[in-house]
Amino acid sequence: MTAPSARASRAAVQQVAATLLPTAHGTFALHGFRAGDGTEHVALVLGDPAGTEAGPPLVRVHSECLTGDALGSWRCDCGDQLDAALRAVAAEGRGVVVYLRGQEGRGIGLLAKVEAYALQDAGADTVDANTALGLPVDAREYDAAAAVLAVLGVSCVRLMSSNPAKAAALEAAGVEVAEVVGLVVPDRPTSAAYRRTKVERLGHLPVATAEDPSAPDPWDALVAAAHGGAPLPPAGEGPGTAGGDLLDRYAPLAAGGAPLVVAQVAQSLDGFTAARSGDARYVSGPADREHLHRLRALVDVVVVGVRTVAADDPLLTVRACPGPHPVRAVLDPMGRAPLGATLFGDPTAPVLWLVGASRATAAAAAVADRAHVEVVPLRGCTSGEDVVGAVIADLAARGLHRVLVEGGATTVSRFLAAGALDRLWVTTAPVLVGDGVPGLRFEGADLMADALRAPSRRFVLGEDVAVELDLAAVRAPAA
Ligand SMILES: Nc1nc2c(ncn2[C@@H]2O[C@H](COP(=O)(O)OP(=O)(O)OP(=O)(O)O)[C@@H](O)[C@H]2O)c(=O)[nH]1
Ligand SMILES: [Zn+2]
Repeated sequence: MTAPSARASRAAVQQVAATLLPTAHGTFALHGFRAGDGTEHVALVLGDPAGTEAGPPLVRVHSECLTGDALGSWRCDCGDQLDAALRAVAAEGRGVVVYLRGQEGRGIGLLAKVEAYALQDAGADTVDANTALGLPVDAREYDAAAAVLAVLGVSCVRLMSSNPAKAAALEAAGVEVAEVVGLVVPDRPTSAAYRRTKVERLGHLPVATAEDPSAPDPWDALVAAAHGGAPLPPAGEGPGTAGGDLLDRYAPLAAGGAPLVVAQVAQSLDGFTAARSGDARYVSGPADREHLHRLRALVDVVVVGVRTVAADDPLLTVRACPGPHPVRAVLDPMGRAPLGATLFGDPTAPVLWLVGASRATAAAAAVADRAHVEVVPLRGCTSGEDVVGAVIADLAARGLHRVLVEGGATTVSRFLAAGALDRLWVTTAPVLVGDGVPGLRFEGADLMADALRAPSRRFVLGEDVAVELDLAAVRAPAA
């Protein structure tokens, strides 16, 4: 035990300078202090923590941890606690984070902590590792923190900590702890054993954990995987959570890499995509619309038949979810597309007008003044199913390897019959049309035993049900 007088002179602090510190959590006032033993400390201050009207301010007394605070180590939860404390102060607009230097490794120093880590690698816990090095389990003193708070005019605090010994030491040094506030940190497996030891052997209160706020958003991760080949996060959240459901639904599309040809159709229970007049607004509901926009965001290019452009005048951009717009390709072998259609006048994303080679010159002249529209003469034969191979090859030649065939049902059926689809999404809406524009149609089989079956997945989208068929799984291998 050190004599109180020596302790007091070590801890006496002198304010050296003050400035502003813009951070990710806002702009704090930064106060620099030098303690009697020469150690330099800082305090980040927001608002007026000395004022008493708003009650005791939030205060964090944080022990320096170079590995956790500066290097982003997840062996301990120091960095996460510092982050959470700054966030909490910023949220209240008032409070103090006292950052105590010279407290590395609970006071044993940085390199001793590294040695202790090495012992922990071999199986010791954080307490036994310090002891095995002949060092104290916890050598920290908090008198300097109390002195810093006194200079800042703060005498009563709501302390953000899980360490009752820290609260007691501050009280002994003259700081009234009105309340101990637990911080919430991400539940990182790499620090779980350390956090448990703090509770079991150091008398800490358990620290509440939450989902990692810095973890990538599952949808952003899916888009990044689809377009850049970035790895997908583990499906740790699981189905039933918003992020887990998205990962479950779209990971096979996002992570499969290119080439990928997918199609999507929405039809009534009795198999129509529109009423007799051609009116198709709307067959399926808003959840299916969002699903369709997600499919668009995960591909390079959306393909529609010219009749869909004429009948539905679709924009084919991504609006119901965040994500990049695909290139929009209009399949029009005869070169008959209505140039007044919205997408021909909307430069949000490029439009490829896929026309038969003999129509290409006239088509190019017709859109010469539209910078976002490019005419693509289809190679080879463009009748019936033959056009499918030409479309895929022409898109691939432009680097567009991930393809969504979005409609109409005739175009989708053509890609299906040609064996070009890797995955087919069919949404069935609980509506009976009776007679109208038919949904999927292709030359079928005489016997049910010969009907096209494939591994399927089923998703409820509001009132509708989407079924995904994994056609690649049943496709005859290329000769
Ligand atoms: N010796 C040693 N020190 C560690 C270890 N992991 C983290 N530390 C140090 O522990 C100090 C932080 O102490 P913690 O016990 O995590 O938390 P606390 O400050 O006591 O309590 P809270 O206010 O709840 O954060 C920092 O100085 C770290 O450098 C370790 O395994 N061994
Ligand atoms: Zn740490």
